[in-house]
Amino acid sequence: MAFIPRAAFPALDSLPRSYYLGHHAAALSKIRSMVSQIDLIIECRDYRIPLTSRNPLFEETLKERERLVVYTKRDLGSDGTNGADRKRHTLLRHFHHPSPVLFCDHQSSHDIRQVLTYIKTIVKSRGSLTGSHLMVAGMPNVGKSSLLNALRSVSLHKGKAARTGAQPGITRKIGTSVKIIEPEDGGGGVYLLDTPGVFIPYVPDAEAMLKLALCGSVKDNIIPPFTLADYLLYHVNLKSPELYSQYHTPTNDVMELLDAVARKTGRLQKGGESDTEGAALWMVQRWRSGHLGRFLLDEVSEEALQRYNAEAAVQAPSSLSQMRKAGKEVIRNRARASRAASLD
Ligand SMILES: Nc1nc2c(ncn2[C@@H]2O[C@H](COP(=O)(O)OP(=O)(O)OP(=O)(O)O)[C@@H](O)[C@H]2O)c(=O)[nH]1
Repeated sequence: MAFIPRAAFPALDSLPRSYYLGHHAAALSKIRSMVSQIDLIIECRDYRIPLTSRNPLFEETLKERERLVVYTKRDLGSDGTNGADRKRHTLLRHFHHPSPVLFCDHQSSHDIRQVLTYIKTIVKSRGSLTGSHLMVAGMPNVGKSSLLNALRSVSLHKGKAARTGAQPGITRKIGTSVKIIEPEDGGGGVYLLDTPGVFIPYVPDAEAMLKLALCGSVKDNIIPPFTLADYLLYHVNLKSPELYSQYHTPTNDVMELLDAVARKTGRLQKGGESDTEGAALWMVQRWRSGHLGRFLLDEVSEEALQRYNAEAAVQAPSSLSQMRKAGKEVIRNRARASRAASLD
């Protein structure tokens, strides 16, 4: 019988919906206090989740400033079908209008040069003699520090200035600006400020939380690995079960697949039992590094973007204040829990 993938993922209402940490709140308030001195904001968004990675807090904080949207990790969302990519890019450019949009793989000097060219055009039109100050902002682990390093490397041939890593929260504090373009034609240089990733205070739906976790915006201990692997399997099956054909025949049963993956990759516990949790984390890592299909988790079509805009217009004002309240409550509860633990 022909294999039929699941058409929808079950609603998991018990999943955590927050990952708003103290350093996120601190970073946001620092960003707010500095934003008026910034000439251009580079907002990074994960290419695999263009809609889900929108943080309403940034919309509110950055709305007065000129913004360039850079979709990072382009290489992980594109299967190389040029026509499909072009169509998607046109839709996303339209979606963000009037903010310009670029799509970027941090290892592609072509992509990085495009960002540099855009920055130079903006800077030139302003003609500042003292230099231009830019800030990079976005969700955790989206690739902000990698972008800063790549801009500096392509433009100035200099080594890493910011620490990067596969888990969220590597950048914890706002440091000092880093030069990315030398002064030219009597103008000042261009300096870029890295900022820590800021998560959404409260994620309204459980599937959005799964997407954010799969893309690495929250630490891997927040969502159970089996749930994350199951959600990944749901997407991979919609794309093509061929992607895991070396481990198993097409299946909707994640435990069956994880057992096979564990055995075939030698992930065994004492007594020969398969380490299915280890296999789940490994599968997720494989997808994150582009080895289990390169595709988006959000649907990007004209209809999907219209639906998204309509929903955002209805929800915006109340949901933002609810989010802020929920975020503060999360931080308060965490502080209470850690005080209680210290008394035990
Ligand atoms: N494949 C691919 N990986 C990328 C790209 N950009 C960043 N990464 C990887 O994504 C991970 C996170 O990158 P960072 O630059 O540390 O992310 P960040 O946004 O600064 O993270 P925070 O410290 O949480 O704010 C690292 O493992 C990078 O190597 C990209 O364009 N393509």
